[in-house]
Amino acid sequence: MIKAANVVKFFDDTRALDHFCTTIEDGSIYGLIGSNGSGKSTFLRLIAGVYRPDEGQVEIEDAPVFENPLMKDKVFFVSDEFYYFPQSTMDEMAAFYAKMYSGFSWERYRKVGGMFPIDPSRKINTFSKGMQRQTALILGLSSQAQYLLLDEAFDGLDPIIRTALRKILADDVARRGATVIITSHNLRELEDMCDHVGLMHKGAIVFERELDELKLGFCKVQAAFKPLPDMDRLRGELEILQLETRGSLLNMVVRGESGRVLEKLSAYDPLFAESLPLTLEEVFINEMEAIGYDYNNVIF
Ligand SMILES: Nc1ncnc2c1ncn2[C@@H]1O[C@H](COP(=O)(O)OP(=O)(O)OP(=O)(O)O)[C@@H](O)[C@H]1O
Repeated sequence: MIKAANVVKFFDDTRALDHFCTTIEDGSIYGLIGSNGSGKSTFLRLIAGVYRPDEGQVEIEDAPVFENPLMKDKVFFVSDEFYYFPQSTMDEMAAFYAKMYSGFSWERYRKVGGMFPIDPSRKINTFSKGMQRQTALILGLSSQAQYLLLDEAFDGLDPIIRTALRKILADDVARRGATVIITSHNLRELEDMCDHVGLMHKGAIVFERELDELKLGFCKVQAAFKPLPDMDRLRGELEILQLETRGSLLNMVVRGESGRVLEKLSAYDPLFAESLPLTLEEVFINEMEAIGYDYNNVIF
């Protein structure tokens, strides 16, 4: 388990983390989203033991991470800045990590490496930035570290590679209880990857949920009526968060599970009523409004 309790981190006058708290259970794929400068990378660096918190604690398995050599084997940080030995090739970096990580898998290295158009015997400093990012991801996934920290490592990846990598991560979680944190600016990048999502704003988590629970909390419903129902009565029965009326057609986002909402609507004799899939973004917009945040101000 990764636990951050009241973490404050300053860079000169900039408060990058402001009483940041979270608990990330083992075996989760946790998506951390937030706008530029919200503190995502700083948090990952604190978990990786790169920085010492100014206040508060960051712990893994109840032990502090900073200057704790036991964490070296457990945590792999795929940073958004790349650190490779000068003149090294990906094969040489893999040999280095194979010595550092007891679970390093050459089989995994060949499998993941083979998904990307990267020559493992070419010098990494001749790679494009995107290729260097892919190299870090290949090495991270091959380390089979218990805690894998991925700083924007999935952003902009080809959808086919994404799907394959998603399976690998899900397999690591199921097989050996690995824990993964993935940061992104974009909720859509994380929607299909994670089971938990936290939203950062100004150095703190403002919103954190398990995705299944989040999606079950709302539903989107489309229904047609002739005549339209008494909206005051309908609002009395359903917690309608968004409503759009076009002629006899109602589009609504309602709090609650879709079966129960459709059952209530059937009492109003609709011409038809159906539930529609809700994107994670729609869920976020509504959940955040409920706690007094404007999603667009926080994310953009
Ligand atoms: N090494 C540093 N020196 C000075 N300021 C820093 C340093 N690292 C981060 N900061 C500042 O701390 C704040 C949080 O930065 P951080 O990189 O953690 O945000 P982020 O959410 O990862 O942003 P991005 O999505 O743009 O990568 C920003 O105001 C940033 O300028």
